[in-house]
Amino acid sequence: MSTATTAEKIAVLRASIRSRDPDQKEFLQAVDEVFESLTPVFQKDPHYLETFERLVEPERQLVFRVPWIDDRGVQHVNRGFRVQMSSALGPYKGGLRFHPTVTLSVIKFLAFEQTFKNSLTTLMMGAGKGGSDFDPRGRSDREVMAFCQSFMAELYRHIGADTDVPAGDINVGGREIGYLFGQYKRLANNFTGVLTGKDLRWGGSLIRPEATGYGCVYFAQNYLAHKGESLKGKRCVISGSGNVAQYTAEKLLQLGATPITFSDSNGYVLEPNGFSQEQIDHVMELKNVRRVRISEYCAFSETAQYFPGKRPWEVPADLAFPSATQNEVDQEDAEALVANGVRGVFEGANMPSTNEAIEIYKKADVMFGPAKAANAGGVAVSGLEMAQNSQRLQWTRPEVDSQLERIMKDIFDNSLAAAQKYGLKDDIQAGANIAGFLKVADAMIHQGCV
Ligand SMILES: NC(=O)C1=CN([C@@H]2O[C@H](COP(=O)(O)OP(=O)(O)OC[C@H]3O[C@@H](n4cnc5c(N)ncnc54)[C@H](OP(=O)(O)O)[C@@H]3O)[C@@H](O)[C@H]2O)C=CC1
Ligand SMILES: O=C(O)CCC(=O)C(=O)O
Repeated sequence: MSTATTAEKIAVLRASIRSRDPDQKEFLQAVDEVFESLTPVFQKDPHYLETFERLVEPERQLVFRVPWIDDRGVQHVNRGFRVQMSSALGPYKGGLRFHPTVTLSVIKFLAFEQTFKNSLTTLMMGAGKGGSDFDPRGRSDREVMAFCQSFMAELYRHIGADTDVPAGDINVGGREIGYLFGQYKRLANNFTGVLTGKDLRWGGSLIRPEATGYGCVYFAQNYLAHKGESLKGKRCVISGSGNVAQYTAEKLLQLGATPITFSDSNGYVLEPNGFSQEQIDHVMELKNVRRVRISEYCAFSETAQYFPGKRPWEVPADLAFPSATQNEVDQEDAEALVANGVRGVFEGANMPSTNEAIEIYKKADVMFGPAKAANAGGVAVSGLEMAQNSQRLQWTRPEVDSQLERIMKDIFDNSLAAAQKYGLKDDIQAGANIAGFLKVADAMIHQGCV
C-alpha cells in the first residue's frame, strides 16, 4: 500500500505529465495553470488526482496529411490535427485553427482548455480542437477551398453531429466553414449539424458570429457588478482585429464603454477618442472582406495613430481585452498594464496571458476573467446552434442573446461559488478551473475507467 502523501502524489503526477511530452510547452503551460488551481481540490479529495491523470491524456489524437494544389499548379503538403480530448459531457466540441504556428502542442493545449470551458457553459458538450499549419494569408478563395476540401477529405471519417462537432477559430470563419461543410456533405452524404458557425441560410445560429466577443463583455459586466462597478465610461484596450476583437468592441460600445485599440500581428491602431460603430464597421470591412492589415484603417480616420511592431498594452486604460492569440501578454506587458491603470483583464483569446502575467494581475488585485470562463460565449452559442439543428428550427436573435447573457452570468456565479467553497475568496481563475473540472471529473467517475 502506498504511504505517499497527497502532496507527494501531486508532485509525482506533475513530473510524469512533464516527462511524457517534454517538448509540448504550450500544453504544459496550460496544465500547470490548472494544476495550481486544483491543488486544494486534490488536497481535500485525493481520488480526483487519478481522474485528472486520465483527463490530461486525450482520448484520441489525429495527425494527418493535407495535400493541395495552388493556383499555379504547385503542390503543397500541410499537416492536419484533431485532438479529441474528452467525451465525458457530450460529443467532442471545439474549433479549427489554420495558422503557421499550429503544432500538436498548440492544438492539445486548446483542446485541454476547451474541456473546462465547455463544462462551464452548463451545456452538454465534450471537448476537442483541431487545425493545420496552413497559412491562408495571401491565398485566393479557390486555394482556401482546395485546402479545406483536402482537410475534410480525412477529417470527415472522424466527426459527426453526435461524435465530434468542429467550428471556427483563428483564420477559420464563415467562408472556411462553408467549404468544410460542403465537402463533408459530399463525402458523408448527409446534411447534419456536423459543424457550427454555419451561415444563417443553411443551419447557422443568430448571434454565433458575435457570441465570443459579446459573451466576454457580458462576463466583464458581471465581474464589475460584483465589485459594485459598471462598464460605463471605461476605456478599453483590445488586441486583435478578428472575430473576437470586433464584437468585443461592438458590445463595449453598446454598453457605454470606450474601445480604443485594435491590433494584428504587425502592430496596433489607437483611436484616442474611441471607435464609433461606423469605425468598427470599417474595421470589419477591412478584416473580413478585404482581408488587409489593420494599419490600413488609418486611411479612414484622421484621428487614428498606428504603432508598427507594438502591442496595445502600453496604452493607459481601465480594462484590457486580449483577443488575438496565446501568450500575447507576458510579464513585462502585465506590468505595463498595471502601471497604466488597468484594473480588469478579460481574456477573449485562449491563454493570452502567460502564467507570470497572471501572477502580476493577482498581486495588483486586478479583476481577472480567465479565457475558459470569459470567452466561453462562442462555444456556448455553438451548443445552442447544435440544439437548433437537432430541432430543425432557428431561434430569434433576442432568444439566443438572452440565453448567452444567462450562460455568461451562470459561468461567473458558478466560478465565484467554487472559489468561495475552497476558501479562495473571489479568485475567479481558480474557481473557473475548479467548477469546470469537477463537472467533467464526476462524469468520468460515473462512466467508469474508460
Ligand atoms: N472565434 C471564436 O468563436 C473563438 C475564438 N477564441 C480565441 O480568440 C482568439 C482570436 O480568434 P478569432 O478572433 O476567432 O480569430 P481571427 O482569425 O478572426 O482573428 C485573429 C486575430 O488575432 C491576430 N493574431 C493571430 N495570431 C497572432 C499572433 N501570433 N500574433 C499577433 N496577432 C495574432 C490576427 O492578426 P493577423 O491577421 O496579423 O494574424 C487577428 O487580428 C484566438 O485565441 C481564439 O482561439 C476563443 C473562443 C472562441
Ligand atoms: O464554437 C466552437 O465550437 C469552438 C469555439 C472555440 O474553439 C473556443 O472556444 O476556443
